[in-house]
Amino acid sequence: MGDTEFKPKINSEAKDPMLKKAEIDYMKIIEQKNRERVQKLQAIAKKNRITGFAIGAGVFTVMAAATKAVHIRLPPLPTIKDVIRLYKLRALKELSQNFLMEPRMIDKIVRAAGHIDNNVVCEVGPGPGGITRSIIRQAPRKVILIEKDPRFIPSLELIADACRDKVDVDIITGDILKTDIAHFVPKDVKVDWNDPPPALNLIGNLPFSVSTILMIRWLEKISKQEGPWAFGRTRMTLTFQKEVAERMAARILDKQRCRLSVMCQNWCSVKYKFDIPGSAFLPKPDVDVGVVTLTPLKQPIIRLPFKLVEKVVRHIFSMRQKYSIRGAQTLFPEEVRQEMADRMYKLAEIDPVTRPFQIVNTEFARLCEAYNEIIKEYPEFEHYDYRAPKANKELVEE
Ligand SMILES: C[S@@+](CC[C@H](N)C(=O)[O-])C[C@H]1O[C@@H](n2cnc3c(N)ncnc32)[C@H](O)[C@@H]1O
Repeated sequence: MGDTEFKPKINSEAKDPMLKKAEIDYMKIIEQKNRERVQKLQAIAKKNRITGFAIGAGVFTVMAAATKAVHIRLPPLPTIKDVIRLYKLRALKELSQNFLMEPRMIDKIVRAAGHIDNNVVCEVGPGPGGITRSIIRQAPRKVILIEKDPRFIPSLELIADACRDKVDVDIITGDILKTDIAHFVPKDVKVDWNDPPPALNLIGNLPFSVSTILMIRWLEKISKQEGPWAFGRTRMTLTFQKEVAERMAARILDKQRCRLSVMCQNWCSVKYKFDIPGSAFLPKPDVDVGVVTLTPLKQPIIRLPFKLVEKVVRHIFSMRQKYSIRGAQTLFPEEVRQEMADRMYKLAEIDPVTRPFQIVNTEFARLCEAYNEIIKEYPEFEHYDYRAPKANKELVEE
């Protein structure tokens, strides 16, 4: 599609003089961008001719390799700032809307996902589409956008229109917590679990209000190889509140080490990539943001069902500063508490005075195995919960 055919959806009936000015500004931007593009192409063509003549055929291989990096050039689009103004997209606090405004940061998030050309990319909460544009420039095979707020649909359609014929874009208006991503993924993406990750990526500047609960749900799906993980070890590149991101990646003895660290690292290789200052967003959130990548492990460290692992780890961390056996005791009814916890630690060969944040995941594995042995012998303990079952809720609030 040529640039001249490109017609953005601007509300021409709007009476707001700011909009009129925005439209004029937008046309000026397009003109300027077209001029720059032509100049750039002319310069490249000239340079190629000179290089070709001067250095000869040997350079051809290098040039061919350099051009291998696939990129899609989108026709000039209004800036995200203009989109927000044109469509009057006031950020809604209840949907944790903070729009990432810095193109450099946006590209950095997408780069953190690695090579996504020819991949299927599912973006969670695309909002006005800043990250979406950057993803599309990397020439993915297909983009699946899941956005709860329907006000963003026109701005996302604008992008889908701009890359029509090049990238297949599915725009889904819905809640990520209720959307079956797998439904939109082409079946041929599937690889075996032990193969390198499939050509499927999950990317999202997640809404703070759902990021941790979503992560926990996804970990459970990973443990069962369901949803996007029915296609293999699908990678994730996600943003979290900096503090949450640090917890996810915290190693033993780190002051942020908590249940979330043990759970995330049990099923995934977690990498804290970089921080994004709050000032890069509009409106500016109260906290900074951390970008994390997660790649599911071929084998979890604790090879037991998600629910059992979650329960044992939650109890052990319930008294973070105390001896870890104190938390483990609460797994059992009061009358047998001490005896059973002692047995569990003995079976696991863990020193009862170890603090929760000093326990590595392989030791948690032994503790979970020991607990599993005990509940096989005493099935009545399995459903014992000394407090109301607040499992996932507590993990989120940690
Ligand atoms: C922090 S904003 C990020 C917007 C955009 N990706 C960016 O980086 O500028 C979070 C986005 O997620 C959307 N969102 C909030 N809750 C959601 C949910 N449950 N399911 C899908 N999207 C949601 C919001 O409407 C918003 O567009």
